[in-house]
Amino acid sequence: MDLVIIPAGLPRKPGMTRDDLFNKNAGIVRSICEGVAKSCPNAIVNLISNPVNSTVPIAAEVFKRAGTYCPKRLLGVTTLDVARANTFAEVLGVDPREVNVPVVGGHAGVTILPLLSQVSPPCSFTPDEISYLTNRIQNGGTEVVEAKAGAGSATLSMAFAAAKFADACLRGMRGDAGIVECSYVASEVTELPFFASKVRLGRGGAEEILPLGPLNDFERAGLEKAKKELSESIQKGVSFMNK
Ligand SMILES: NC(=O)C1=CN([C@@H]2O[C@H](COP(=O)(O)OP(=O)(O)OC[C@H]3O[C@@H](n4cnc5c(N)ncnc54)[C@H](O)[C@@H]3O)[C@@H](O)[C@H]2O)C=CC1
Ligand SMILES: O=C([O-])CC(=O)C(=O)O
Repeated sequence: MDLVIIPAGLPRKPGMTRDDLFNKNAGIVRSICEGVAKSCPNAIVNLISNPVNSTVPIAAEVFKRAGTYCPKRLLGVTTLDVARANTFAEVLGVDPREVNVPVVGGHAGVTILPLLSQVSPPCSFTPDEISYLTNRIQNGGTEVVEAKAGAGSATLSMAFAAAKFADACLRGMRGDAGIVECSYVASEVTELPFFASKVRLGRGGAEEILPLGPLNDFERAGLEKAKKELSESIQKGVSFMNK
């Protein structure tokens, strides 16, 4: 079984949203996925190129047309959102390696929804901490793009996150048990066709999509906002392929 990692594409410059990369990166992802469908049709694909919320639906359409689509084998990489959430949750006074904040939804702005109520080890944040952390996690990528001032985006931390996620996929593929990571995948967790949530990785890719678990009022409101934007981004990807 092959694992293909796709990080190709333009990064943002200050002032751009991830969606502003669509016009360039949609075509790049389409042609790379056409190559994957021809050369290694059974590969598990980790898709990093932004805007992930739209490029994953594009990849799905390419694979459907090629007759090679298997939803379990297409995984959008959102690991960096979890890495940031775990790091910013340092207010817990715990090593980020010991913290786990599930981050669901998608990979852009309000679609990045950290479930701080489910943090492990368990902790109750104040409303101010929740608001600060949510904002910081949702805008972590933008923070880096602004700091790099035109020299690109979070290339290095993405390399860390991509390696971590690929390693988890490989461990699942060789049959290790209990490998769970957040990822943006074809999903029935909400009414949307794609959604990021905890996924159990196994020999065939995303073997099981885990439910969101209990959300508090703040997270439920965030989920509604996330779904609205995600729905538009998914539709944009599908429409690109139907042009
Ligand atoms: N999913 C995530 O969490 C993250 C996603 N990204 C995204 O990853 C992508 C790459 O970002 P960086 O590595 O920072 O950019 P970069 O500019 O350092 O690297 C991009 C690479 O893509 C290659 N490339 C461009 N067009 C290509 C094509 N048609 N075929 C094959 N390769 C091509 C370039 O040669 C370059 O090596 C961007 O779209 C960025 O927004 C970046 C960080 C986090
Ligand atoms: O923000 C960007 O453009 C790159 C990215 O996806 C991230 O760092 O999360």
